[in-house]
Amino acid sequence: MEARLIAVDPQGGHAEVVLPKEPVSVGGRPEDGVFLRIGVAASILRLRFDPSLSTWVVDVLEAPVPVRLNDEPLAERASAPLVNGDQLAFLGFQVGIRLISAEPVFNGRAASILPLPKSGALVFGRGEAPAGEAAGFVGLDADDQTISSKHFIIERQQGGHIIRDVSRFGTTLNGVSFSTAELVYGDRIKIGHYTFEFDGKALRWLDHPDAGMIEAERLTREAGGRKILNEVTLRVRPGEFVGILGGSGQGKSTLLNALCGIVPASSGAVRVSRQLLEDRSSIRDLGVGYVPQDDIVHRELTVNDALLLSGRLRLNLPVAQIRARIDRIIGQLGLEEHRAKRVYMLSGGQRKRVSIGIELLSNPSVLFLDEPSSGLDPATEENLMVLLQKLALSGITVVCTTHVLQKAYLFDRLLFIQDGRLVFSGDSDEARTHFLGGGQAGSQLEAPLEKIYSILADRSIPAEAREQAYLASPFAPPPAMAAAPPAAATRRGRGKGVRDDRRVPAPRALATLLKRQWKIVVADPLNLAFLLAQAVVIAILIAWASDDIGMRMFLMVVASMWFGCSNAAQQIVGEIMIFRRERVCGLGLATYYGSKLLFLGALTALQTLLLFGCAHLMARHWHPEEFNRPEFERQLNERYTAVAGQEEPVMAAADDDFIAKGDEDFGLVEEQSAQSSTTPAAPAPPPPPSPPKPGTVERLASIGDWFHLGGNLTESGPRDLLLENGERARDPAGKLLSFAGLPIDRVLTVTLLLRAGGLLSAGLIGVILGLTVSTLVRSATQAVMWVPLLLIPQILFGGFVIPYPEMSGSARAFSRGVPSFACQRLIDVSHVYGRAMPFLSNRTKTPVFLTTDGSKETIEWERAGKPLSQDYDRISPFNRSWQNLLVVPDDRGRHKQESVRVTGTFTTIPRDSVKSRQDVRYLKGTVFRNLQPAWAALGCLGAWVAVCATVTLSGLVIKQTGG
Ligand SMILES: Nc1ncnc2c1ncn2[C@@H]1O[C@H](COP(=O)(O)OP(=O)(O)OP(=O)(O)O)[C@@H](O)[C@H]1O
Repeated sequence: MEARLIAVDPQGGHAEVVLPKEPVSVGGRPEDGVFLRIGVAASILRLRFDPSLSTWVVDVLEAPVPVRLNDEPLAERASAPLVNGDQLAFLGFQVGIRLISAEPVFNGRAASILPLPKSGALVFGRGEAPAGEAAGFVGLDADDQTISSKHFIIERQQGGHIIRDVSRFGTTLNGVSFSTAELVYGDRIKIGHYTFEFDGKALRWLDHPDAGMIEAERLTREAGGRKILNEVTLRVRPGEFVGILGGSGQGKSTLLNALCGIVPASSGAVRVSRQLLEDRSSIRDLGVGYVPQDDIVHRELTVNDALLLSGRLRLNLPVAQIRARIDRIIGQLGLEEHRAKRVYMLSGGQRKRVSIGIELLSNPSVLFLDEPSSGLDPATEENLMVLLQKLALSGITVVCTTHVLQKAYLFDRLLFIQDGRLVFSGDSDEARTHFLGGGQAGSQLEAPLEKIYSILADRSIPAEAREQAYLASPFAPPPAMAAAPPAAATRRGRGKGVRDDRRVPAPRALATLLKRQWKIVVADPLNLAFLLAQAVVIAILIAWASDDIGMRMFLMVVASMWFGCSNAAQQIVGEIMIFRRERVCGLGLATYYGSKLLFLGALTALQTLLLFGCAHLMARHWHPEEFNRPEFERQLNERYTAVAGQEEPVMAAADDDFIAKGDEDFGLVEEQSAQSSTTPAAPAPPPPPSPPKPGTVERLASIGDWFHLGGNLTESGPRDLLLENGERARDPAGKLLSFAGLPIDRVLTVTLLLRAGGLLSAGLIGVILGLTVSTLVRSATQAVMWVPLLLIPQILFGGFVIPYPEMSGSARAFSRGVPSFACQRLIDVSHVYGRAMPFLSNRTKTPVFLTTDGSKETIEWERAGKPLSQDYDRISPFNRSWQNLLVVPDDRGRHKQESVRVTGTFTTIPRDSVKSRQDVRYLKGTVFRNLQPAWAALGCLGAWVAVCATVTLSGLVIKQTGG
């Protein structure tokens, strides 16, 4: 073992010497072994090694000056054994003692992380291993007589690790002697001058004594154009219970947040356990726990689940070990009888204990709490304060802000803050003496501390003057304190720090977050039932209100988007404090966002499927005329047997149907140029269609009938192309033109995929938009207000209520970027993919399906013996889909309004005509098979996903620091 003395003078200069085992005097005489320029020619102390105690002992000599050991006065001629980290102070000098034990030796090598055996036993003892036992032996400092040659044994048993004390002098586990115990994550074993911590897999040697020490140097924070924290320098010893006090708005929370690194100071430095708190990642690495004023726990979870799920997010340990740690914490916090209760059923004090328990999971060396007692009754507040005091006694440094001074006697140290300045640091008696006057000895000890608030409230004395008064008082820290060097503390750059191997892998964090979401949702079955019931109710209303499948699908797109958006809008803003805390504990941004997307996406998809299924079911009930399975089956059979053309036709191959003049969309031809255009060489005719397998027609009929795909499956077969005058179209060489047909399986797959894609992507994009809103807003109420603002444009610009060609030019350009427009395009393509085009002209802005004489078709039918009729515009469910996909005025020339006399009437109606180029006609019989609009829609949705994800992740980065 080696001892080092680190002396720091009042100007901050320091020197380090290795202490010999022989007695050595420390003082201001040149013949002193350690000579300090203290300005007094006297020896102050003597340091000597005591082999029976295996440590150095300090003897105070007949010194003319007071000496303090760890801030406590040491009487003249008193002696005290020293432990690692002790601090002696006199005349403004600080003398630190570092006892450096030899590094443990394992398998012949020095090692400070000692992996525990997967089987068998590991023995810890002094010196070298007994002969033949080297493999399972950890050798500790041979000079340390307090360690037995075999001190304790750790064995693997039933998935855990059992520790047995076999020493002469005893071992302590978390400060308590024991004979046999099961090791739980975070347990601390003290043996001689060594302290080991169990991290679930190995014992780590805590090789420095300052775990839990907090040092702040000139912390300053500027906000709102002023200093809300002004050059605060302070030091908190390990295991102290510290209260930050001061009036409202004086800067208590600002100081606390700066000390724990949650909202770092603008300038200055904070060291925890002698290591610099550099950035947010070091908060976790240095073992800093933080309990904000708001609860950092989901109220719907049970206490046990809240702790278990947080444990799985923070600790990369087997579940059994996490459970053991939770049992320990629940006992420590007195929550045994509440562990099965949901958090919302608990009182304020119990809830605060749960929040503290969550922080204790990761075994912090320092715990910061912002106003832990706010809103609690006096009795609960006292219980909580006593609990925090106990935590401090167990070795955790506890720092909290508080207003109340009644319980100030519980604190080891009070820090008074005024106008962002530290105006006092010391215990409650010292505070009384400093503020209430030391002249009235004895009486001030009884004076209520609350009086200090009235003194501080006297604004005639500025905070700066109070700060100066404190620095000039005997309670002021030695000037050199802040400059105390880290020296041996970071000798091996290890301690509480460097916990990267404990980072929870992303897949496990994701699974835990999903499980937590699920538990929160099922915690309130009524809420879940409501979410599903709203899908059913809206489906019924949609099916009831509209006999138009096109309209029903569009309403479903909007409803689905609304489900997603409303499910997500309050998600992040509602748990931002929990996110912030978990982020500091190592939760990845992408993992968090991914869990929200996956869970809410799945929930919204379930609602959408329910909506779709119910709406279809109810449509069969209310609109039976839309479904005619026998007729559909007959047409399917016909499709399988039909072969177009009597003469030898030019058959467009299924993959490359008739394309003219490079217009690849849909086999468009210009009426006047069709005769003259040059057609590419005709491809070879495909083989005649093979008969369907038994049962295929029935199966297709069921699916097609259910999903409203009759027209798509039947019309996609081979067919002749016709001109408007009813004649069959021919190519320039005079050959008859036909369409070869699309494979029925492809039509079925494409239409089903597009329909599902349109609806599900509407839900997903709703979730994505909702999450973005949730990240950007400041409250859940604001989030709710954003939802209609996002959804109403989806209705207006979706291209259905107002079809695309009917929009103004700028609205049309805008709509192309609207997500519902993209989803509706997928649905549009699914409606018409594989369908044979009727005569269709782009001459009118609203296209009409023309009969051969150019007028709109009128369709007549009978129901219950009653003749009914409708014009084609009214009953064609896909009229808007055709319009949206085929009639794009900008692409086909400029349209100009003109009045046209309608034959047989005296009225004139305004119509659009194409002036800049000739009319475009689609040959009847051309089958729509163009997937380009669907790809464009997917591209648009992809862009939305990318933009929203970027905005959300950036928002989360800002929110994680409280922005
Ligand atoms: N981000 C900020 N921008 C501007 N001013 C701020 C900001 N944060 C805090 N302040 C101001 O700094 C001062 C100290 O705030 P702080 O919250 O630390 O006080 P406090 O002592 O904790 O008060 P309370 O006990 O009421 O919570 C207040 O005047 C507050 O208005």
